[in-house]
Amino acid sequence: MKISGQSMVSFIQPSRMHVMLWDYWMPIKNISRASLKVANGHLELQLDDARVKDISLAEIENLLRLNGQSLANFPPMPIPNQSLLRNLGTLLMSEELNYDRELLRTELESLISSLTCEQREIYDTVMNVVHDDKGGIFFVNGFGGSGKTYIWNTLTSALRSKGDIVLAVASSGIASQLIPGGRTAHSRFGIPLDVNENSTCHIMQGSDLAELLAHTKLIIWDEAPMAHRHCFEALDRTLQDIMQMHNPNSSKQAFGGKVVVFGGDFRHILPVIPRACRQDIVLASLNASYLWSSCKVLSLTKNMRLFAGNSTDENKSIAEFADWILKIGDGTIGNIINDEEHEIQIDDDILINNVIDPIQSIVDNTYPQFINNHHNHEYFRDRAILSPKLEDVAHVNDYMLGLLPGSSLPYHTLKLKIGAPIMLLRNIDRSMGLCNGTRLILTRMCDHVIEACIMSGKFAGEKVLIAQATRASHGFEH
Ligand SMILES: Nc1ncnc2c1ncn2[C@@H]1O[C@H](COP(=O)(O)OP(=O)(O)OP(=O)(O)O)[C@@H](O)[C@H]1O
Repeated sequence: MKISGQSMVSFIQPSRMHVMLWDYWMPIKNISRASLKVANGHLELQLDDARVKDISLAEIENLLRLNGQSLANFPPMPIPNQSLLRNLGTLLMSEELNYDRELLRTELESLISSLTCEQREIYDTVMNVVHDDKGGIFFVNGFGGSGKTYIWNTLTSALRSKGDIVLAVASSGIASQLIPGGRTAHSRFGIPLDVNENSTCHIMQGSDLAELLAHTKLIIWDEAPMAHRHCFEALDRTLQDIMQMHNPNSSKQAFGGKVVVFGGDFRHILPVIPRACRQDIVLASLNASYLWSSCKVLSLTKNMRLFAGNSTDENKSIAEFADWILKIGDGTIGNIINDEEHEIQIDDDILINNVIDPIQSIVDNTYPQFINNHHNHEYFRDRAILSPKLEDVAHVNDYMLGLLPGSSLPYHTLKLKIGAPIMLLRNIDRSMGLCNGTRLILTRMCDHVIEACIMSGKFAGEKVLIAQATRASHGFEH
């Protein structure tokens, strides 16, 4: 591994570099301010290669340890100098306490005053249980747009503004981006990837993460129905263990006596199990777990997107569509063919008729005037074609890449062109908004790195570099 001063500077954004140096390295390691120079609008750090290597390794180790990993798990990576490492316990706690409490209090006032009656009831129920400190499990049941995230924001603001710790997680990376301070459940709790009915999380009794969990007042887990019940059960066993030192009844209480609020909608995607039948999927769901009987279900029934400043006509059409979708989800419309199939009539206004080439028709309808609009990021941000099968995704991608200007491409695994919208399928760096589901527009392709612009969310408009494992000698257009 070779890290030079040049590469360090060019890979870290100047603003982040600045924060990292002034807030962290300089006070600890006495890096003299004279070694940081501003030249041509860039920050230049003058350190010899050995020093840069030490600092970089330690920083990588700190990031890995925050995610329950270590360079020691990746031989032959060098092990950093221990004296350069930050105390993980302090890191974990400070990460969860590092909120502007004054700002949160102001936000809380406005959030609380705008809650609907049913949101307020849920908020009060959870807060009372947190104050009683006797533990409890809840499931906030609400379809998309019913205001679950709004409640998460209110709960996190209320507790964090008092200096309490709330761990907010979601089953998917993209959903975790919507909750303040959110992480994926797997990374936060060290849930094994090949989880089974006896699994526990990768958290050692007495470790810094165990200490963080012991001090946690509330755990929020969004999109819970997507995760396998073994994930919740692994966390339950782990918390019962960890909490023994703090709560003598922990082994008799779900999640060791912690307050845990799950949220989601069982009409959405349930756990994905390769080659599973319907029964396997149902049995893998949260409501098939032994934990479900202790779970109090709190329901949200109003579509809050109808109150988001749309015109009366827009609201009417959103309400009709939402109602129709809900009925499909509940299986209450259409003709029942058998246990697994319903025949549903689709209205003409959302059907594409007179189709000769289905791919061309769906692309033309979803992306009208593509040639005139493909430079517009909002045009891509507001549209997507969904398909349940990878084969169809490949056909749509092929067709749409052909519409983008640029030379034609030879057949290979990953086809990309500058200007193409892409979606990440891995959680790369959640703190930069780069997770499974993030959509970007490709802006530049180099041999080992692509540059792309994030399309939506907190980091919309930011350009990022994504490294690739192998050289794209015949795949990328330059
Ligand atoms: N009490 C409220 N007052 C004002 N706006 C609200 C309120 N509750 C929710 N909203 C707004 O309604 C919209 C939908 O709410 P939210 O995102 O919380 O729903 P959700 O159930 O989390 O949806 P999804 O499951 O699709 O993520 C958002 O724009 C949100 O800001």
